[in-house]
Amino acid sequence: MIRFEHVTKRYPDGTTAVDDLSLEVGAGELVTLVGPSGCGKTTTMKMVNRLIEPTEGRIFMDGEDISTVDPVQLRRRIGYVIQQVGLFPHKTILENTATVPHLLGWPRGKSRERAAELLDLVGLDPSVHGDRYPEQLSGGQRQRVGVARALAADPPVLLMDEPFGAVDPVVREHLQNEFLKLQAAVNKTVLFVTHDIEEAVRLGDRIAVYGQGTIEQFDAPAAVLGAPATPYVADFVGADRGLKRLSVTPIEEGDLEQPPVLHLDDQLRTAAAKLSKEGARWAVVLDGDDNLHGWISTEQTGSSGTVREHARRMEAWLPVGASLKQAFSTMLQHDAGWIAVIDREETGRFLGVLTPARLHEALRRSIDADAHAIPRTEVELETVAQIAAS
Ligand SMILES: Nc1ncnc2c1ncn2[C@@H]1O[C@H](COP(=O)(O)OP(=O)(O)OP(=O)(O)O)[C@@H](O)[C@H]1O
Repeated sequence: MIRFEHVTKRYPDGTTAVDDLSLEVGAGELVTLVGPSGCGKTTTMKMVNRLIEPTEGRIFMDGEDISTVDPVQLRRRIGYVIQQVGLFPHKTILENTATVPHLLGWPRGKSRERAAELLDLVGLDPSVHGDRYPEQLSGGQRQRVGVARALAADPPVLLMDEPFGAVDPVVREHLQNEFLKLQAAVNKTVLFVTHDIEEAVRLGDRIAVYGQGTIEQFDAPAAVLGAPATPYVADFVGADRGLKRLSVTPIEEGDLEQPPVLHLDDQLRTAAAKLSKEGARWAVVLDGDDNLHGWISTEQTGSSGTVREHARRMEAWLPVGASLKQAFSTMLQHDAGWIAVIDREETGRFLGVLTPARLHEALRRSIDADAHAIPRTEVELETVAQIAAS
């Protein structure tokens, strides 16, 4: 979809920002460009929408040499999100989001309808936020408007330059998760610039790790973490690769343990018998549709009545496919010895529980899977204990 062929950018003062870069990004692929400040990430990105022209080499979009396309026409096919969102302060959120459709000459009603749809998609209720002005939103909300605005004309390509750089880490993680969900729905070809390896690893289908104007490694996150191509990359991804690996390894159904399961209408007598038979101290409680309700421990099964009266509501759970890192941090946050996992469709169907031991096994599975693809000597076996200690 986007192809760089031997692209070099030298600025008039002699700085070589990008040096003989060749890179191909597939349709629907999210590629993160990561590297230290000044390594040429932004220059690379701005050459795609022709805000900067290369000195040498060619860039193709959908097979077409972009130097032959009128820049204005080209930019209509490219959404652009930057850190300083650049919302118009005197326009409402809805008007800001409708900017591009408006410029494209869509009728006002259709533009506004599309803008409202997009705001909804990025998690902002248009009936609540649509008539507000940018200064009335939080930093995180403004970033979401930036994403909605970039998507408004449904461009096939999105360029994102440190879009979540200016918000605090918690909001940032939230925006990243939302963006991943959004990308699963809209499936754009995305170039995403960041200097944060963790962000690059979490979001990218592939990561391009920049050295000075060149790419040191271009590969899937697990491969970059598991087998850094050069000492520079190893240094850049850092000593806590295991921790980062947690964020790229999803919880799979096979990782889950099956604890005793009870239903709300079960008698406590039956519950106690089941727990004692299975030698368990607690059971997961499901409702009539087998959806997750909560849990009950042996201490509560001694009295009479039904499970319903004594079960505790579950405070935290995760869908299958969530990262091991989310599982680990949820366990720590709730001081929980295990975490319930439900199906992805959010119907709440209970699938099993992830325990620290199973989390550790899953981490090993991920390391072993990579070990088949890379020389064994390069594989560093890290344990949850080491990660917890780091
Ligand atoms: N207009 C310019 N004229 C001269 N040099 C420039 C110009 N723009 C950028 N540079 C230089 O080119 C190099 C690459 O800059 P670029 O902005 O692409 O880096 P970056 O990786 O995006 O950095 P950051 O993460 O700090 O934004 C830097 O050395 C920078 O100083």
